[in-house]
Amino acid sequence: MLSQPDLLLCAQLCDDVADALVNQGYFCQDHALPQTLTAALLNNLQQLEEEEALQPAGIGRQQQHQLNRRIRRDKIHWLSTDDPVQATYLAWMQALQQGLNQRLFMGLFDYESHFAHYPPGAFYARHLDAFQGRSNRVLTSVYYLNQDWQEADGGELLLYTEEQSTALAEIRPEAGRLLIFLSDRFPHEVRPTQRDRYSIAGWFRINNSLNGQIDPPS
Ligand SMILES: O=C(O)CCC(=O)C(=O)O
Ligand SMILES: [Fe+2]
Repeated sequence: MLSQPDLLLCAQLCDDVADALVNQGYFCQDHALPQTLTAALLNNLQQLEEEEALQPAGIGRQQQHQLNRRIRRDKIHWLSTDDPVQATYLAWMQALQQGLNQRLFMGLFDYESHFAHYPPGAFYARHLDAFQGRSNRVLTSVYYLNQDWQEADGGELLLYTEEQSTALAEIRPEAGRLLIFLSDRFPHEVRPTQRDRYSIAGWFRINNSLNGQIDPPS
């Protein structure tokens, strides 16, 4: 049985994420969630893959599954509270959402996330997850599930500041590492991976319909 988010650990995580967001706009930490949960998530994702329940990722919510193999080649599966393992991860992210709203008044309204599998050779070209003022994606999260990732395995996430061509941070997709960043501030890319690469990408959103705009369905 997986336990629900531990209140103390959660409060510490919320403090650390809030501080990092204020100071540098992004947060990256190892062993962010319990190791048993990380292992269960990897298991869950690999099981889904065996059941052929992963789909090629599309680009943009609007252009419904407009596939573009030149831009990204991962396969995804959206998380749901119907599955107990996925529900536990979502409970952590919900606690983080509440914690950040309390600390930073961010008005985060909901969270959507998907498992991602990058098979050898897969990548995701440089992109922004949100455009200023045009998206309700405010914060991006990436949680990595891969044990013992080596430099030769490739598949690093490179994080850039707006106009920069050299990366601000180079992040290996090591199990237990949690990355959170402001979605409209940091272009990023996933370098081609040499090994199966497993992760959960997610987005905390504000409710645009509160600003007099119609919130598009996800
Ligand atoms: O897996 C990663 O490191 C980042 C994935 C990503 O950028 C995305 O799904 O938008
Ligand atoms: Fe992204």
